[in-house]
Amino acid sequence: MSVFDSVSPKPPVTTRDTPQPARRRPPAIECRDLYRRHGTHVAIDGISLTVPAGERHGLVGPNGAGKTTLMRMISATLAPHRGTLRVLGHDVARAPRQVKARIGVVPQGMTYDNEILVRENLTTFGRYHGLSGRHAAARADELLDTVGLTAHARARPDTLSGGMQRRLLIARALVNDPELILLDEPSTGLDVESRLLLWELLGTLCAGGKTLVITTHYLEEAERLCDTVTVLRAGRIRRSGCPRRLVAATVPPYVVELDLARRDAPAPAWAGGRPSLRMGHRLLVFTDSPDRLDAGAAPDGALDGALDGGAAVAAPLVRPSSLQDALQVLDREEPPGPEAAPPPPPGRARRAVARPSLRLAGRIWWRDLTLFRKSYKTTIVPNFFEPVFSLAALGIGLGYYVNGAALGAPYADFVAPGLLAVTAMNGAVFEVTYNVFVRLRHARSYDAAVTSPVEPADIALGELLWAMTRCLVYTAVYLGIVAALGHAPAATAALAVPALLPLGLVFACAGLIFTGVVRAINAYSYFYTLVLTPLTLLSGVFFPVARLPAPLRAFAETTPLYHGVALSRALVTTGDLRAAAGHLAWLLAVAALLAGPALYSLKRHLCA
Ligand SMILES: Nc1ncnc2c1ncn2[C@@H]1O[C@H](COP(=O)(O)OP(=O)(O)OP(=O)(O)O)[C@@H](O)[C@H]1O
Repeated sequence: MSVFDSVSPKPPVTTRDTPQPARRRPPAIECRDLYRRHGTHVAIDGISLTVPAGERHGLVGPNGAGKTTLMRMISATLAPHRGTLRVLGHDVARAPRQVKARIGVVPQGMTYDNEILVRENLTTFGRYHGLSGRHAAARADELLDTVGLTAHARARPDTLSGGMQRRLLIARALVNDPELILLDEPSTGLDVESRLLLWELLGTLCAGGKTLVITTHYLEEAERLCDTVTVLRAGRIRRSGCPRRLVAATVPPYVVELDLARRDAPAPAWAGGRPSLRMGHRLLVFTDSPDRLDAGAAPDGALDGALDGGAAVAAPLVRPSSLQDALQVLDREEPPGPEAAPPPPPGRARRAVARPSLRLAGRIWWRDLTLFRKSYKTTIVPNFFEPVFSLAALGIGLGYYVNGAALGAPYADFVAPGLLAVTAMNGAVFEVTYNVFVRLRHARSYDAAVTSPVEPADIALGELLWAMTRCLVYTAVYLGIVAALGHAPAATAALAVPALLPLGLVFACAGLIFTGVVRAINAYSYFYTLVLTPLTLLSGVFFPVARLPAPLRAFAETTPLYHGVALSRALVTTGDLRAAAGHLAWLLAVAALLAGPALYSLKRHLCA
């Protein structure tokens, strides 16, 4: 039964005053003098904060106060420029994976993976956290039930309503049964009923000993949910404390709220001497006891009768003072400081560069496989049939008119291994260009992954592995077709499939580096038109490069595709293993050079 299926008749249980044995644990978050800028803008300016384990901690403040930036630093997805940060006992700069394994993050943006279905979002995330396929599936079903999305398990996330999408993010944050849950404006977009039930769910989680950190613009929510509230403004902490105590220390317990007829209408006589706050047409008059107001507390006219000359347009509202009232009073007493930020300290963001993990890269590979199973027809058709058509038209058709004796082999036998190398290149490169670009910039599929122990280098390695898989499958199938047509005469032909993997890797690395740099998808037309097409035409696929003018020939012989084509021809047509070894060594050396930059190509986007 989902907590979102029915409204509880009672308001959410508040455990603020209940004993919290978890407080004996070390603090969930400890930061000292944290500082972070975006460009020259200082977003977090020397924050020191301790959140005890088991606490419900609220971060509030106006737009741009730095709440999300702070949450991202705590979740180990954004590095501070200065200061120390420990989460659940780990130094975040040194052990980001360990931190991410024990926390759950509900981000402000809708960062679900829109290329896969609702349930797959949860199973995939479970796999990122190291769950087996069976456990991830069971956990996904349990959480879908908890957040009331079982009926939508097979929907695409972007077809869900805004509130349902938010519930999906909440479910995802719980996949690893986290000890600390960071929720960045979790109730935005939820209807009243869902919000109440979210509060109830959070109350249940906290009663189970989990620590919650919540940012919100709804101060009523912060007051109701949180043991402690920290008020941020311009990247600094302005206040911190128990909401009730903050209110009690700042304003009298009751407030009379008046809607004035005019902004400049005078305050009523009975308000004289009492603390008050004017906001446009609204006047708040604070009082220790509404009964002691001169005009009495009767809501239906006594007070507005007492207003000077009918200054109020509606009956006044008498209510207990709230956190919002207290913060507004404090803001008036202490206006914002000057806008100019202090000059940023020198230095780069501090964060250990996590080495890629083959196990986690394998999870990214598995996610790509999940997606491929749905769309393999549209993916396979161009990659398989383009070289086959080229072989039929150029190798067999045009080849009839070409003098094979000058090439040392029938023209189809000459072209077929060249097209095999082009197949290896294209099979690898498409994946890391268009597909990764869309996941990085549009589908934002990786934003979720990096809130799990998966790091950007794991994603890059996973995508390279997937590109290699495609390269292997496409070359194997194409070689099978070529052999069946009798155009692979050498006994060593089958070796071409694994031998061409380094060629695929070279182009996959180059494509990934390019993807890390480009800003618009149109830029790939340069990559394809000005790099891949000339390479295909000039690297010896259709004629020996010896026929090219000397400077062009010298250039062609340095390209990876030239070595790939020569390698393929040596294995598929001539059986010259010695020549093949030389070209293979060349390709391996280039792949080794490009691997490092390729693995860290996505870091700038996913950690900024
Ligand atoms: N990636 C970024 N690049 C440049 N500036 C950024 C980036 N992220 C945040 N900022 C800036 O840093 C400041 C703090 O932003 P942040 O998102 O942390 O505030 P916030 O308190 O979460 O705001 P909101 O309540 O609107 O979500 C803002 O001025 C914002 O424009």
